[in-house]
Amino acid sequence: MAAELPTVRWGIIATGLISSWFVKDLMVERTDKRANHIIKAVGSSSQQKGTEFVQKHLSAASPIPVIYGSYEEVYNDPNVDVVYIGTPHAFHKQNCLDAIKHGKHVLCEKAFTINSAEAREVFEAAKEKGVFVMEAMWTRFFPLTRKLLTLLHSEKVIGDVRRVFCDFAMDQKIASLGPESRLKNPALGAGSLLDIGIYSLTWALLCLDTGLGEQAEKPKIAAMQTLIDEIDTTSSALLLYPGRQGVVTCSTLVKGRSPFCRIEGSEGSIEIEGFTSCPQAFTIHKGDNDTKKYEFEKPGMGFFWEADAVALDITAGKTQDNIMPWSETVRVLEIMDEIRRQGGAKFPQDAA
Ligand SMILES: NC(=O)C1=CN([C@@H]2O[C@H](COP(=O)(O)OP(=O)(O)OC[C@H]3O[C@@H](n4cnc5c(N)ncnc54)[C@H](OP(=O)(O)O)[C@@H]3O)[C@@H](O)[C@H]2O)C=CC1
Ligand SMILES: O=C1OC[C@@H](O)[C@H](O)[C@H]1O
Repeated sequence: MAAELPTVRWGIIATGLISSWFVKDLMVERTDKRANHIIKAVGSSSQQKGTEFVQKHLSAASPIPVIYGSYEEVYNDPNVDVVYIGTPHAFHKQNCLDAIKHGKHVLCEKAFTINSAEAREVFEAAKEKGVFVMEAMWTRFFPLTRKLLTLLHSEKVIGDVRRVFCDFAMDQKIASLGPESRLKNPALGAGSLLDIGIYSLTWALLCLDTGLGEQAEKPKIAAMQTLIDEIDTTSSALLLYPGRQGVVTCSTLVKGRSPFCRIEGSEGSIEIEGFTSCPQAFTIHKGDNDTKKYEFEKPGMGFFWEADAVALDITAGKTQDNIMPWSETVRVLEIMDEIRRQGGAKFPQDAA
């Protein structure tokens, strides 16, 4: 452990897929690390699941985390600084509120909440309690993403951005899933838009607009969704800004392709490759003989970059992060609320 780096102590809520990816990444050895991460506690709906999770994913952790058969015990643990929430979308609001009530800082998975009203409630509670809260939109923290945005907006490498096309498609075999699946059950927040469309939307917003949150321009939106058994399996939205447009798509019915995003400007274009949530490279095209590819290596999946940001913010006494501030989470959710209003996907949590 690097002594001069800030150290944060994590409590992990839930033992599903994303929690396993997140904890494994926190343990990855890497040269660019900016903080030390200690996983102090794991909370699960059952002690046995928690034990299996730690045996499978954290057997090399030092110290071995304490395992709790409830989330409440993690919120109560004085050795935990920050709670990571990896539950289905429908529980994020309550998990966040519970952690905040106990004075814990929070990193909560995307989509942060079901809708923008829920997010505002969480941020209000965080403001009152003075704790740090951030939506875990890990993609925004990739060095690739930061480099691309600098080239695009500060260096204007393709001139003025005119159009952005971004897609996230993966065949989630929805028809074969049971109602207990978070990808199938509307009561758990299922649907293409909140699960994967949020990434396509994020790329479009970042590439079409330099502002975040309240500083961002509000585009006009035209949207459609395909619903199967009440959940959206395909969502498409047009974002209209003065002089520029975004085309944002996602589907849980088909396998997508890389490059997943194309940005067109007055002096060239850029294609981004990899997975929409987890980009690997981008290429700038300025003419037939003028292309430049930027490739980015990483030792794990890339969750450590958002975790480092959380650690540095908490150490600095901040309650919000500059890359993913509260108003940006609310902006993205407001746009998704509008896409669902036009497209038809509803959740029990939405006002009538
Ligand atoms: N950033 C990324 O790349 C990814 C992000 N995600 C996000 O992570 C979150 C969780 O997704 P994922 O890990 O795939 O989900 P999983 O279904 O794999 O795991 C969810 C976990 O939440 C807990 N849970 C509590 N109540 C319920 C309930 N009623 N039904 C199901 N699970 C419950 C369970 O843990 P326990 O029993 O231990 O309490 C369960 O294992 C979502 O917000 C999703 O969007 C998901 C995948 C990738
Ligand atoms: O965030 C995500 O990205 C990758 C997908 O596998 C997953 O369903 C989604 O939650």
